[in-house]
Amino acid sequence: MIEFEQAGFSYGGGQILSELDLSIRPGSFHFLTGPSGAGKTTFLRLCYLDLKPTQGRMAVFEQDVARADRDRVARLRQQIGVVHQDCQFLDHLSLRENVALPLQVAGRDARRFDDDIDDLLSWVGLDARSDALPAELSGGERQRAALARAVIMAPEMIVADEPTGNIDWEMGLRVLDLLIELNRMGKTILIATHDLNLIRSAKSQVEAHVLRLRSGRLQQAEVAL
Ligand SMILES: Nc1ncnc2c1ncn2[C@@H]1O[C@H](COP(=O)(O)OP(=O)(O)OP(=O)(O)O)[C@@H](O)[C@H]1O
Repeated sequence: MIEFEQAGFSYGGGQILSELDLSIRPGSFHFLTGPSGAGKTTFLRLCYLDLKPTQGRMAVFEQDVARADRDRVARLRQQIGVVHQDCQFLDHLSLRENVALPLQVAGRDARRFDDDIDDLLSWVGLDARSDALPAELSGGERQRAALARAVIMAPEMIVADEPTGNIDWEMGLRVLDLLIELNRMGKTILIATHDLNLIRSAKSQVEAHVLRLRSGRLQQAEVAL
């Protein structure tokens, strides 16, 4: 699904990521940990094709990203749902409209997906909040809405940046349960987190791999249960 071969990244100053060699297989579940500033968000941005490696090779869905033009990158990106660290909602749109936004961006008529949106909102437990504005939502509601928006295009892979960072433990487990459910449906999951308890909880339910970023390099980490 995603292959890195000796890939690296620099924003133009110092090297942020180096010598990445990794294969993220379809249907796998990965966590990414590492100290603040280690490059986790940068690594996720590579995975969801917001950035391209500045060294080495990276392939997504067997397409070499260096050779992919803008249209191809846009099509590949539709296969990857993203839950951003700060959710990134449009404040003037309702929850429902925010969830439907990727459909509009892809040029689809969101009204034809009304039933899908209803199903999705009820799956994340937000059917009663669909007309609320983002500012009226709690942290946990925002995270679940962001997850609904990430899966509205039925992506193959979901990338989540600290999806439980600003919510309490119980709500974090609820978000994790949704991600595990998606994985059981065959979706590939990649989650950046500082929360080792979250990783332990996931590892008791699914086969989760843990990657650790240290000084811009990836290590496979063991997390004691
Ligand atoms: N757009 C950018 N331009 C230049 N440097 C950047 C940019 N974004 C991030 N960086 C730098 O890249 C390094 C890695 O940042 P990144 O956000 O990927 O780390 P992180 O591990 O996600 O951190 P955190 O856990 O605090 O979110 C940091 O030194 C940061 O200052």
